[in-house]
Amino acid sequence: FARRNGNRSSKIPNPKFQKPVLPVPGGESTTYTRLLLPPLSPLPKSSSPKRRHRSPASSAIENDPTEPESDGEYEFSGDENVVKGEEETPSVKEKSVPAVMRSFDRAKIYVKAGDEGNGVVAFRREKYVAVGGPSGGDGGRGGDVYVEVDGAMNSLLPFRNSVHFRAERGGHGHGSMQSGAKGEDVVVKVPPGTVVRMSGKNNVLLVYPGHKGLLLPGGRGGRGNASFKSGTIRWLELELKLVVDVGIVGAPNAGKSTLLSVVCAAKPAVANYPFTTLLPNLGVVSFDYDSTMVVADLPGLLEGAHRGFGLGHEFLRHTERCASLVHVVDVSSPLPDLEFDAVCLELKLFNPKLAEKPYVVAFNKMDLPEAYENWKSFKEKLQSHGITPFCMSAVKREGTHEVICAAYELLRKSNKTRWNMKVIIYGGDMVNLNHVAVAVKKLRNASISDFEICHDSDSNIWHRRFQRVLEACGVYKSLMKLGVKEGDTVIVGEMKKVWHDSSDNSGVSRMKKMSTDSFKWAEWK
Ligand SMILES: Nc1nc2c(ncn2[C@@H]2O[C@H](COP(=O)(O)OP(=O)(O)OP(=O)(O)O)[C@@H](O)[C@H]2O)c(=O)[nH]1
Ligand SMILES: [Mg+2]
Repeated sequence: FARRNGNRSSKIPNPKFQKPVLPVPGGESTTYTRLLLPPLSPLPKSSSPKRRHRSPASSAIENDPTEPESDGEYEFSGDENVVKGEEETPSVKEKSVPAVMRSFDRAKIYVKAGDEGNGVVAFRREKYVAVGGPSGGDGGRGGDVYVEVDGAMNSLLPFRNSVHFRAERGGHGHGSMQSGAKGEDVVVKVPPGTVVRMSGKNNVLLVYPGHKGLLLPGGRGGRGNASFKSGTIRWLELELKLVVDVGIVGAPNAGKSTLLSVVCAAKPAVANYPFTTLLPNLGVVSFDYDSTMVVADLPGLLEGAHRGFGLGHEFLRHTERCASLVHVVDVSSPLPDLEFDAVCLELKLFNPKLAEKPYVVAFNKMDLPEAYENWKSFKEKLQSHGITPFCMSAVKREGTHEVICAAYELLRKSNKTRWNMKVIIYGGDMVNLNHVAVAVKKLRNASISDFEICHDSDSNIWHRRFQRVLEACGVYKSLMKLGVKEGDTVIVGEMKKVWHDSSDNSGVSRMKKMSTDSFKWAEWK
């Protein structure tokens, strides 16, 4: 209110909007924005005398709603803004991950569809035409905003520097019935596996290179400025969930990056100190032309990682979509079995589903002299729990092939189950119920009993409408007969695009099938 009236200096006591001030003996006061600092962490940014320019990307990331709000930690007593509980030891370690690492897989972007061009009011005036009538052209359409998967990208880091994406506005109309030109579209390129979130809308997961969708349509020309203005600006949250088949996890310095560098062409940094790897490294392991898998080397995990210690927790969620894990254990650590248990526990505490994933245990650095003794006891212990560990020397490239083949075998098994379990018949508005019936029959013939049929929207209205359409066409009953239960989700349409045949499940063919797909937000799920 004060700002709007230009009275910036008015001091209305409103504790909600005041930063807490610590009383300092010297009379001067210092403003702190964060209370829960770890003992030896650097000074908070706001207390630094230097004002640094912050890029919109970094500010967007700092406004991340998922982050704990620091201001909420203060308590006020009376008129003095005294912080209580100052000497209490923090129970949760504050995240101190640099912004560059946070922007690896998270970003917030501003998109604006092009405004419409204005229609023009003009009248035809020519020699011998006394009353030519109106001849004002319409304004041109504003440019649209699209999002498209770019197979060459592998992180959201480019959005650190460029956050604003604005489509061009449409040209204004002209006299003599000339319409304005259409504004140029803007295409936001994202890496495969990006989830796009828009408030009040379904999230969209973009997986396949070439997958393109319309985010915001441009303004329609000639209808006046106010008509379409409200829908043209959005802040979108992007989150990258790496499309990874196998994740390499383990304690810091265990040799994870060395293993990745040996099994594929990736060249991650390898050094003899913990936390050499700060961001996940990806590599593609190819066995033959059509058998490939994407392997990710993740930063090392420490005890307490699920509470924010170390770096690995930042990227653990990327393993949520892995089919299997390779757990690398360092032979030279004093207690390898305890280290192994600690990492397993961290995975479990982060997400119990992670601990249930199939994994391969690789005992690394077998070329070291102390390896044999440790290996014997380690192997016996794991075998007593029903796990058969592998031993290898990543540096000498011994035993690595067996490890990666075992991981591939797990991937193959899980893929088989995955595709048998979930078959999606996908389509747009083009409802062709014969396709559904044929697809369901195909599934039955292929002995795929447990399948999911998805429709384009998860709204109840759409679901009911869809059901009515099915009923009207007599397909509903036949679907029921075929075992499709109430509540199954159904996508109708060009099913041939996403017919996941379990026998042809290579990444390449999946990619080819999906590459021509596109979506509109409202139709996508
Ligand atoms: N002797 C021996 N040294 C190895 C072997 N594998 C890796 N190392 C060494 O172990 C050190 C750590 O290797 P990295 O591959 O960087 O380990 P990391 O698990 O990726 O470590 P962080 O990224 O820091 O978590 C390097 O000095 C490697 O040369 C091995 O099989 N034998
Ligand atoms: Mg590493």
